[in-house]
Amino acid sequence: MSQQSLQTKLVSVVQHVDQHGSSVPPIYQSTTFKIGSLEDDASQPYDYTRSGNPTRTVVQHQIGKLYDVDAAQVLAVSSGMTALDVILRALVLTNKSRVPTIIAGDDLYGGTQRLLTHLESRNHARVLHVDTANYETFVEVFKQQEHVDCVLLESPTNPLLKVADLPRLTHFIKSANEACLVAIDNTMMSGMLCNPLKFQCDVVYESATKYLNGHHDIMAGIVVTQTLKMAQEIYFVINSTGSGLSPFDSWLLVRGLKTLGVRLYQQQHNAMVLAHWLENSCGFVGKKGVKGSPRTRFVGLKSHPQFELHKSFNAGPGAVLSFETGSYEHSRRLVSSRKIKIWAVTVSFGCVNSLISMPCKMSHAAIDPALRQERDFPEDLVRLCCGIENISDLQNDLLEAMIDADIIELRDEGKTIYNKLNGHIATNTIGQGKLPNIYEEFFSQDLVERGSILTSRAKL
Ligand SMILES: Cc1ncc(COP(=O)(O)O)c(C=O)c1O
Ligand SMILES: N[C@@H](CCSC[C@H](N)C(=O)O)C(=O)O
Repeated sequence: MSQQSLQTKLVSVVQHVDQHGSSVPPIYQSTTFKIGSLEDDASQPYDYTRSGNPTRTVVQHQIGKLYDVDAAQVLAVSSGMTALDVILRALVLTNKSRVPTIIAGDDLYGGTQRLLTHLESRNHARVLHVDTANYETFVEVFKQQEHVDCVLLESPTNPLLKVADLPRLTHFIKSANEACLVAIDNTMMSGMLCNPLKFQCDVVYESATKYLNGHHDIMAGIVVTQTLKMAQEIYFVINSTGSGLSPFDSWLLVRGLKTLGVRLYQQQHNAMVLAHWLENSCGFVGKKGVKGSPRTRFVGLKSHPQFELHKSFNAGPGAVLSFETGSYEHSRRLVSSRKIKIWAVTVSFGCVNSLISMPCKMSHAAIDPALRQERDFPEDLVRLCCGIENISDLQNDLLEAMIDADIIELRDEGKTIYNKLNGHIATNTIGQGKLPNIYEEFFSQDLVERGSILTSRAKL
């Protein structure tokens, strides 16, 4: 029999046993579980929800399918940051003889940067930040260290969309030092689009608050380990501190996972069309001679400097893109525009609703402005996190807001767009229902020829 696809596997939840045969696993909203007899105590799977809960077990099973591992290697915790915290506490901050050295990227999510800075300020860790999108630089820095205890990778990065060559980096790290822990934050891709456990990474985590749940009604994190031993060490910290995911949030996450495939499909479709439209029709493409990446940043665009690299180990581009308007004030006006009706001005991504934000004021405000400047983090960066709405509605909403923010002007009865900031003139393609070539090339081949891009992982 042919192997089931991930989409199918996540829709069905067959693992629970219920006395009434309920189709949906019930929520075990119970702190305690009765023991049959004192003699049986040790063999009972549950006694207290901090230690374990049947609904949490169900979600761990579903995530096990997503990452193709045994459920015992999956841990569901209360947030994405908790996931990183328990990984570090269990596997990195344990060495009594020396302060561990951690190498991390230089375009990290603001909260990750904040936690690492905090650990460093208390002398719990020595943290080095490197541009992980530059393999040679990374190797050089790594080799210069007497010891490296952990490498924390993220790809593509949030919000600059820089791509780290995860298979090559993990291969190098493990060949250089088998004992160095390689941890990957896979939130921007989700297990549906990338499975880093297939290329020598020790532990993967995700903020399940994002794509996995997809509805912005819970905070959750998942940790998936390469070995059972690592999972047991992390479980010790979770049980000791009480950071496991609550029964209700576990239940919601199981429900959210059922639609991960279809949500991601529509979200990526929207992101692909929007990125193309922004780059070609609104003129936010990088000017020649301007330092850095193109102004419309999206790993699904061929103009992205690491388009091919990303495609080589991921099954899709995700749904987060960013662009610079050219001035902080115009970006501020855009995000504050009263004309925005569909795009919600909020942090986060991966939700069914489309979101617009200014990272320097919102998600990445925790990073010192001086450090942002040092890292070429554009203060006028606008981040778009595409939801599942109709693409023409999303385009029209953004267009109205860009006109209101004095960024673009519609001419010839709306037929052309004039970019007031750089003089670019383009045909207004909104609502024509024609997908850009890039979409056809990137998606259709995979969708039509391979069955589904979302169910097949990149061949590693
Ligand atoms: C890439 C990335 N990793 C981790 C986190 C932390 O997740 P959470 O908010 O669920 O703690 C976030 C966002 O919050 C994120 O964007
Ligand atoms: N105030 C929060 C900001 C959360 S940002 C959430 C998400 N990762 C994103 O990138 O939008 C904080 O201080 O952490």
